[in-house]
Amino acid sequence: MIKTSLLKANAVSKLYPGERTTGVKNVTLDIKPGEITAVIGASGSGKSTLLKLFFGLISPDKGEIRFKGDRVWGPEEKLIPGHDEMKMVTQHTDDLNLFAKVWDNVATLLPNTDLKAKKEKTDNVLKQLNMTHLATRQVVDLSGGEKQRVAIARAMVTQPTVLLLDEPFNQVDTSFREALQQDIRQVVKDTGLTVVMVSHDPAEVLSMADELVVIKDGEILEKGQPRNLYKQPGHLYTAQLLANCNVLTSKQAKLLGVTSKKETIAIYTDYIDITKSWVGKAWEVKQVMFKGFFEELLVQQDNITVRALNKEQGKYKEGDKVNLKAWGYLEY
Ligand SMILES: Nc1ncnc2c1ncn2[C@@H]1O[C@H](COP(=O)(O)OP(=O)(O)OP(=O)(O)O)[C@@H](O)[C@H]1O
Repeated sequence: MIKTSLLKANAVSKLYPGERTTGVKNVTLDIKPGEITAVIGASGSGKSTLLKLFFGLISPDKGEIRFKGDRVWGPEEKLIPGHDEMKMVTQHTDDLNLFAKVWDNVATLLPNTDLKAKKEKTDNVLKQLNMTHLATRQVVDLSGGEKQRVAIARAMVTQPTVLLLDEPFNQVDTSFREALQQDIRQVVKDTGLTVVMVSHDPAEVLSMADELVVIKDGEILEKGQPRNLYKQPGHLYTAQLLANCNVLTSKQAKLLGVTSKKETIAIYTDYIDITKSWVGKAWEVKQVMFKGFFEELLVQQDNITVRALNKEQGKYKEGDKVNLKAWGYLEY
């Protein structure tokens, strides 16, 4: 039996007119059900366009989007654009009723035919997203991050098959963001919900995604499991998106003990050992940046500046002479 995929882009292109051709080019992507697929790319790389294509908010110029084997209709073909079995949450939370309570904003998405089920489902989604304490608050009094959480609850209460998230956590502060990400991962695990999210935050996609898709100038550059893509990115663009890395010429990288025939070497800041003793020419610590549980050192030799992660806080100060050695690197 041929298995139909849940959500698929088949050679989809959507180009916007302009001096530079932008949009999405020839994208083929099969979204795995019950998983979180994260699309990461630089600003303007086409992430939101891809999500809108999946949802049917815009139509492809070429190719097609299929949901459970059926072609997803574009806005020209539907009275209300979008797909009934999918829900999309964007950075904007404009469709909330500011003067209604959080509970009512969520419950209103459900029909009045079964009031008991309506109450249960609303209470349940607020609980799943740890927002029960906000239930009786008026939306107008909520912070931007709390409003984003209400928007996610509204999307989830109708129990869509696919949840499309367009940078939905960017207004949520760090501690809540991590909690919300965990809650969504838990819902995916418990319910089999399929999530496609776009983001340019590496920490977010690395921790949340089962499958990571890297998009550059509207085209898919590579994809894979976050751990694999982080450790072995096939392209420098991916390494730079996913990690704080030093990009050096192979001649410069020699100063860190790297011998390579390739032109460009990327070294993650945590792939560098720093020692106080040196042989030959030393590196000089130019800046020590406190980052919480670690420090980032800006270290210089001649005109080359390298960033290196230091977990032994307070060990180095500006002006110190040190030796650097890369124990791992990527060649391009
Ligand atoms: N309606 C439109 N008309 C013309 N150009 C558009 C339109 N929508 C998007 N673009 C352009 O297409 C490119 C891709 O936009 P898109 O919003 O998909 O990128 P993105 O990766 O989501 O960016 P960001 O991370 O900044 O939100 C950009 O250069 C953008 O300016």
